Amino acid sequence: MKKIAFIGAGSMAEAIISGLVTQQVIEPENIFVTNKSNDDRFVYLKDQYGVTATRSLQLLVKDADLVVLAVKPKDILETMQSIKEYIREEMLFISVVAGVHTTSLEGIANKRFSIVRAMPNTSAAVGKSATALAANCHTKDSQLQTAITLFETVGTVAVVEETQLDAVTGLSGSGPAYIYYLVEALEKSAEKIGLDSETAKQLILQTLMGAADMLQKSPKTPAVLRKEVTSPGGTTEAGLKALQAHQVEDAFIACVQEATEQSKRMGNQISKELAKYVVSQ
Ligand SMILES: NC(=O)C1=CN([C@@H]2O[C@H](COP(=O)(O)OP(=O)(O)OC[C@H]3O[C@@H](n4cnc5c(N)ncnc54)[C@H](O)[C@@H]3O)[C@@H](O)[C@H]2O)C=CC1
Ligand SMILES: O=C(O)[C@@H]1CCC=N1
Repeated sequence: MKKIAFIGAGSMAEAIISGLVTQQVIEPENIFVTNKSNDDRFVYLKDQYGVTATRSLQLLVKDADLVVLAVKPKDILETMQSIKEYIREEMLFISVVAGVHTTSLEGIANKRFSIVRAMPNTSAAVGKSATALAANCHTKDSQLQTAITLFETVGTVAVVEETQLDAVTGLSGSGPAYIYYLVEALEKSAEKIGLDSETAKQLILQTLMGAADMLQKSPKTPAVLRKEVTSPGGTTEAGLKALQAHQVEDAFIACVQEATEQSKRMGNQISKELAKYVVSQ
């Protein structure tokens, strides 16, 4: 990979850039980034990662082997219109934009081209993203393989059908936020039971990492691992009963379903707004 162009320089772009730089996949100066108007962000990204920041779209996309689109869904029309003339057939185009279908991207650009939609999560910043990829029908196997290789530098990769990306978004795209929410709740509970915050933070983090490691390394299911912690009549049983009384399992199921539905709603809304943009050739 000789040159990667990022359109959008927000938290998702930074998470991927951070992973690429840390893993030394590409020389940092060959990572080009652009954003809408925030100059401070340019200075920060240059200082922090050594990337090349520019507002010249021609300089950004010219000779790029790979373009990563990382703007918010609401900015998709303006962004695609501004770059469509630079999209070349041999280029690999990756969109991390939640809910925006590949047909919508082709429609705005008024051309057919290879697009891989990616749904990573912000843990890409520490090389631990759970990423799902879906390729459109114009994508060559070798291009999908390039996308897989790229995202494997920042975590694990699953290849899915484009129709499954809403579910992926609801589960693992948004997933880190659910875990942070859980940790915030545990921190609040630690305060209530009289633990000092530094001690509590350390205990919570290690408990989380230990459980994650057990889930990864043990052949046992989560249910079996849970039962092994739960002595009859003991403390865990009492705690879990409180979770059941508060229907926490149902709450998590509703959370992921609602996030998935929101991804579908956003996609349908954007598809409707962009319905007049269709490839005319
Ligand atoms: N934050 C997350 O956890 C995840 C986000 N995503 C997706 O990634 C995308 C970006 O999300 P964030 O990084 O969180 O957003 P953000 O708001 O942090 O960054 C968006 C960036 O796009 C730039 N931008 C907007 N219009 C532009 C234009 N016309 N030309 C060039 N740059 C333009 C903005 O200046 C900004 O740098 C979204 O579509 C989101 O759905 C996907 C997976 C996870
Ligand atoms: O909240 C969002 O819409 C984006 C998509 C997945 C994570 N963040």
